[in-house]
Amino acid sequence: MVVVKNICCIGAGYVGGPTCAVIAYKCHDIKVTIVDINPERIAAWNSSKLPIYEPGLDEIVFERRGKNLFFSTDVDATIQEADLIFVSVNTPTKKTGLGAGMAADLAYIESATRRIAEVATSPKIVVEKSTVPCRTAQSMRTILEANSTNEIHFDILSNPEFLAEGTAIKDLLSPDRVLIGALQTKEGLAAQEALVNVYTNWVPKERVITTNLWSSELTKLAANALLAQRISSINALSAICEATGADVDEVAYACGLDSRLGPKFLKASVGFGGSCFQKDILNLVYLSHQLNLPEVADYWKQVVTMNEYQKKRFVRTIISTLFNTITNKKIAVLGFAFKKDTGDTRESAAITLIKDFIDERAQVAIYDPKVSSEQIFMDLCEPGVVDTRKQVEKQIQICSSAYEAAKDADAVVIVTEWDEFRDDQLDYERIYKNMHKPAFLFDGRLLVDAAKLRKIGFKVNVIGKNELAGTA
Ligand SMILES: NC(=O)c1ccc[n+]([C@@H]2O[C@H](COP(=O)([O-])OP(=O)(O)OC[C@H]3O[C@@H](n4cnc5c(N)ncnc54)[C@H](O)[C@@H]3O)[C@@H](O)[C@H]2O)c1
Ligand SMILES: O=c1ccn([C@@H]2O[C@H](COP(=O)(O)OP(=O)(O)O[C@H]3O[C@H](CO)[C@@H](O)[C@H](O)[C@H]3O)[C@@H](O)[C@H]2O)c(=O)[nH]1
Repeated sequence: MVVVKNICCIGAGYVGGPTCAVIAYKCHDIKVTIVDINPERIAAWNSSKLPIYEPGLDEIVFERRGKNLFFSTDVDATIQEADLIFVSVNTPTKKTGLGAGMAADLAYIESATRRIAEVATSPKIVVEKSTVPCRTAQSMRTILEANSTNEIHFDILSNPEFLAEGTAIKDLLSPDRVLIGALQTKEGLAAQEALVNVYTNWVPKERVITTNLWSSELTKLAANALLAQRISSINALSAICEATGADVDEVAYACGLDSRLGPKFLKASVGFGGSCFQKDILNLVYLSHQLNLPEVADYWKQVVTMNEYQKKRFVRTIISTLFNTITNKKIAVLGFAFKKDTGDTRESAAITLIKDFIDERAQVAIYDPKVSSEQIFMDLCEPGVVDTRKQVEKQIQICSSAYEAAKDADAVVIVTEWDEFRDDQLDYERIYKNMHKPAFLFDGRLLVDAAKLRKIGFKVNVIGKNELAGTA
């Protein structure tokens, strides 16, 4: 039986960092080293201000760091020492070349795999942690076998990660399931068992699922596509609600009580964001095209199309409500992260919305409790032949509170569902008093009690609810 004693994780990002920190926290007899080619990121992991914000992460890292949890830029030495290696590098959508805008860019996976092949001096279990297209393990195997000079045996496992940002530690400590795919050979099954034994240090055995490699790879894309599909479905219904007087929260609640549907992931919104949903669906669309399944590709593509529509629809509502122009008007945007409890802004709906506000020549005041000014400028500017930074700076003000953002604003737009924007936490009377009148509030997260805010004087518009909802 193979017993894992030394783990290397290549990629110290949103997945590699928390995932392997939790392994170190739960398995004190395993040495876990997380490596990255980005020295600033590693320095931050070794400092008192970790590079990512995730509730509960600091406590876990600070407890195990320097004991059995290490962060390093010495990729080669860490690979050599390890008996199991997680490959947890980024797999963004390709920007250029074949499959641009759809396919996953596997360059980082390939370079990490080549590095393992070049420097390994003993057998390794190599684990795909990154989200990858179906059959990537085959390419990794080919690279490992062709480039290994020492005739070393490599086993490849697929162990996709299902954590959601903002709840990563909770998800990792108590996962719905852990999925481990392996080649159905004697060696493959032994490697699979070794990784099962790592997880069962804290995850109940019945929640550790073992499958073949290809099922495991596809399950990750499938799970994200199904989750995103639910959001696009409820968002499509939110448009019907606004047009009819139905209330999307009531519809979602009543549908969710059907035990076949369940209540989760039916919250209408300004559109899903995050680094995964869009990328992974496009990946599935590309895979379907490659497999000559155009109808399947079109089916999944519609989930992304609906998401884009939802964001544009929200912008159109804002402009038309503000008397068809927002030029020189001040719009206060509450929230910039793609969801609450994270500082991550990748594919955040806020970026699309604010870029549209800038194009309409509005003045935009932004407040987010966890996103830095520099990150906001990086997301909104497009460096290139014509650097847009100067223009963006003229139209954007980054604020240190919701009150500052809303001062003298014509409209407040809630984009991220941070708890501090709830109507029992934020003093909306104070906000109202300091705004231009009429004072508009657009709720892209169904976060506030519209009736309560209307009583204060706000003109409120909530996604999936029109003002006359429920009336004859
Ligand atoms: N973010 C999430 O919530 C989440 C959840 C589940 C799965 N995933 C998947 O996990 C993977 C990683 O996502 P992430 O959000 O952690 O990405 P990330 O960009 O935060 O982190 C990836 C890290 O890998 C490093 N890296 C790239 N190539 C390297 C190499 N050759 N050697 C060493 N380091 C290298 C980068 O410098 C970066 O720090 C992706 O495939 C993603 O789809 C992400
Ligand atoms: O009912 C809902 C639920 C979510 N969202 C939005 O959907 C996006 C994604 O949210 P969530 O799935 O909670 O966060 P992620 O961190 O993107 O996690 C998803 O993507 C990860 C990366 O693949 C997977 O590991 C997770 O299982 C999967 O939930 C965010 O913008 C949310 O605001 C809604 O609009 N309505």
